[in-house]
Amino acid sequence: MLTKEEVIELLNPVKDPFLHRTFKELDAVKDVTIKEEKKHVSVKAGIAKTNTAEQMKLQQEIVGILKKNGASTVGLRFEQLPDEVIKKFQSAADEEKESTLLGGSKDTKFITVASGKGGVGKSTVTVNLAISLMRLGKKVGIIDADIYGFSVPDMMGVENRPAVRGKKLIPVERFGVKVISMGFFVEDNSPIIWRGPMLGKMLNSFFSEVEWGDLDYLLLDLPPGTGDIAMDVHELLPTSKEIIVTTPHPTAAFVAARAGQMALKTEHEILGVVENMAYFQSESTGEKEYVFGKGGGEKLAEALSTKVLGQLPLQQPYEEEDVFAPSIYQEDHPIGKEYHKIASKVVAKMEE
Ligand SMILES: Nc1ncnc2c1ncn2[C@@H]1O[C@H](COP(=O)(O)OP(=O)(O)OP(=O)(O)O)[C@@H](O)[C@H]1O
Repeated sequence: MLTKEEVIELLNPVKDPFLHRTFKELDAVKDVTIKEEKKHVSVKAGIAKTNTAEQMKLQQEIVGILKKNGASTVGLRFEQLPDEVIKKFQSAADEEKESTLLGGSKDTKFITVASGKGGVGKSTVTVNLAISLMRLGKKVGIIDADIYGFSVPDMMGVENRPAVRGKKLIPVERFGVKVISMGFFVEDNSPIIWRGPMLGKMLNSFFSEVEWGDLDYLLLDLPPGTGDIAMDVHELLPTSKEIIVTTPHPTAAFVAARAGQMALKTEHEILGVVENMAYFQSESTGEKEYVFGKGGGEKLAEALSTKVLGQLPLQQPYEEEDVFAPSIYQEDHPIGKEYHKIASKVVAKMEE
């Protein structure tokens, strides 16, 4: 008849269906009792999630192993593994999943830029944050996942298209930032009609079929609102952190709160709020006018238990003769300097 040690040994290679780690690694076998005369083995095991279909399968697997090795009857009880064990292995599993998605690049950190409604400057913030991170010496990529309102290539003045190498797409590089946009795959700016499942597939290919190389940060410009894409992003990138963009208008902040709540619900940590179009400052008098209202960013940050990362006034970048990048603020532009501060805060938070 089996001994306690043999039972543990036999169950060591069994894997937890959610953490994909062995019972040995998880120290999952909590108790074994053996009744020699009845050839009965009873086992208590810890798993990540109890009462699931996966648990049923696992049960069959364990009973099978023990019966094959001499047990006549098997009693099996499952309990949940301690939270800290689940957390530790869950985040390792999440990171592994993401790195596979990017073809093995382990150190890339994801930042999703979201907003409640359109037109608040989400794409402008994504592009300028990417540029400022690059100015801080980081290797940065952008996925323009705003499938209906893709505007990143135009904002950065990107004119070429991604090249193809083997089965992979090479992202377009502009000012040292790598870019992939839905806009690259659309003829003549014609509208696209998407069905739900296609969105997820498209997003998936933006990661797995693009040769991103070694990136420190990959920024995602999400479509406004709380639709399918936002959900897909969570599925694909469980460790991504989020920035929420709003204007100071109370309604905008209220709608943005929904996007923020969604981030929290899908367990994405919120890095902070960017309040865009915060005010207009007169060049002649220096007076600030709060044309879109006041306090929206602060209110939103409070509602989401986070901080305002920065307030950006209304102003266009300087016009330049030799470089065309209509939405990129220069390093010495007041808004460029503001973005620099925001990027520094983001780096500090991401590398905490
Ligand atoms: N601080 C600012 N000052 C002046 N213009 C701005 C500012 N921020 C954004 N804009 C302009 O506002 C318009 C909308 O910005 P943007 O496209 O970034 O918004 P969005 O939230 O990404 O919109 P959508 O999701 O609908 O594409 C753009 O024309 C952009 O150039």
